[in-house]
Amino acid sequence: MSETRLAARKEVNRNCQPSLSHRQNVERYKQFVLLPFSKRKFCQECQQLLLPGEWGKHSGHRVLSDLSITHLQRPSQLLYPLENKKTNAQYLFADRSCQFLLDIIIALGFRRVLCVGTPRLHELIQLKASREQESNIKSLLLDIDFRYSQFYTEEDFCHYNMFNHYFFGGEAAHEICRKFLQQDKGEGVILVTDPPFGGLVEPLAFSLKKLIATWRKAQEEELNNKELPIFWIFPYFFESRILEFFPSFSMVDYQVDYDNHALYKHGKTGRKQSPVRIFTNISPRMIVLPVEEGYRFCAVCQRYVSSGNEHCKICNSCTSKDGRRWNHCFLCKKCVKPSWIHCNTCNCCALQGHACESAEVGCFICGEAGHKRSTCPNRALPERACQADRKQRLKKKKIKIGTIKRLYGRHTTFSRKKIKTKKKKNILAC
Ligand SMILES: C[S@@+](CC[C@H](N)C(=O)[O-])C[C@H]1O[C@@H](n2cnc3c(N)ncnc32)[C@H](O)[C@@H]1O
Ligand SMILES: [Zn+2]
Ligand SMILES: [Zn+2]
Ligand SMILES: [Zn+2]
Ligand SMILES: [Zn+2]
Ligand SMILES: [Zn+2]
Repeated sequence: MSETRLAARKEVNRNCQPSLSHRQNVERYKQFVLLPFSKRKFCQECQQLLLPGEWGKHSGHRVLSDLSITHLQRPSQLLYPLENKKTNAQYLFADRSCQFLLDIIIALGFRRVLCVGTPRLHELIQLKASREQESNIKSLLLDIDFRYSQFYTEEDFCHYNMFNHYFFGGEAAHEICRKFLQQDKGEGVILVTDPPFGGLVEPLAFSLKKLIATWRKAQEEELNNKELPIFWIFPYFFESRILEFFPSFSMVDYQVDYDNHALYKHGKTGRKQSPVRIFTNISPRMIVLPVEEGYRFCAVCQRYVSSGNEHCKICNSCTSKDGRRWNHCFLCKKCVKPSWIHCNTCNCCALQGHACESAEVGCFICGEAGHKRSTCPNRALPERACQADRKQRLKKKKIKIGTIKRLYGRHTTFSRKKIKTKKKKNILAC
């Protein structure tokens, strides 16, 4: 890269830095909690706690007043979820799912939880610790959303990028995480992560492996074959990909629900559709799922499964991934989704009405048979149109997110890659 480009990039990065450091935010918080209720204000537009001297600058903004201690202890309810659209990465656990996670963590005897991209779980643990004297559970949040630095000290929150294992707070922040993982020779700690679903599995696995390596350093030699217990919350269709990187993991049938997601939400139609599951290296029989929600224990599989997940005698396993009852196909020699039928042309089971593999499919661009999109003679035209359209969309988006970026840094927003339409159709529609 040329000197000029490097300098320009540095300048852009400088302009995108958060206006206040974590330390400054912590100092502000200390002043803020000393204020009487009537003077505790939060600017919803700037997503910032306001000290009295700053009220003037935010006049005309939507400001929340009389902030109680409960507001401050539940920042995930105070802050709005970033980019709450299709590209939104910030989906917050519904209370029941969050409480379920915490209950299971406590039941399994963990005392420390490293929350990687799980602010709501972190918040619930902190709340429990502050309310119950006998509670001995601690948590540390690693998240890219710097707004949380207004509510948590450096001991409780590290500004972190889970796609490249980067601590924005440098060596000091890294050290806090190291200490947290290595305390008590690494005993009693669990890592819980709920990354943006559009994120690639490989970089996430890379970061998890770095965190595992940090934890492992605290282990005495004879414990070296032990694994850091992990809950990785992710859609079920990533199972094979996750298992590629973590062969000791298995998928738990529990359906994780979210507050701010139309489909992954508890409700008449939403509940059943959540494709989000827990992947873990903890023995599945230890993870007791709520019977009152229909989960039951399969003695053969030695794990809790959803009510619709019937044990297939031929596969000798509870085969359903999505909670519905799957059917065994004798030709494919495996269980398949109820909406699939065996297709003699494709020689496998597929969605009813699918386009058979061997059928003549025209080019996606011009529709003519005999060639594909990649070799289409008309390719250049629509691609340019696409690029222009993309630039337009990016421009619009930049204007919209500009304010938040200026306040909290360029990494505050993140995109959530669209789940491939094909996959989406299979999972959500069939
Ligand atoms: C799907 S949400 C999970 C939130 C979780 N369900 C909760 O309620 O606590 C993804 C979380 O990861 C965070 N995140 C997104 N991109 C990240 C990145 N590159 N590094 C670290 N955290 C990230 C978001 O800020 C958000 O808190
Ligand atoms: Zn404001
Ligand atoms: Zn079974
Ligand atoms: Zn079967
Ligand atoms: Zn079949
Ligand atoms: Zn077919």
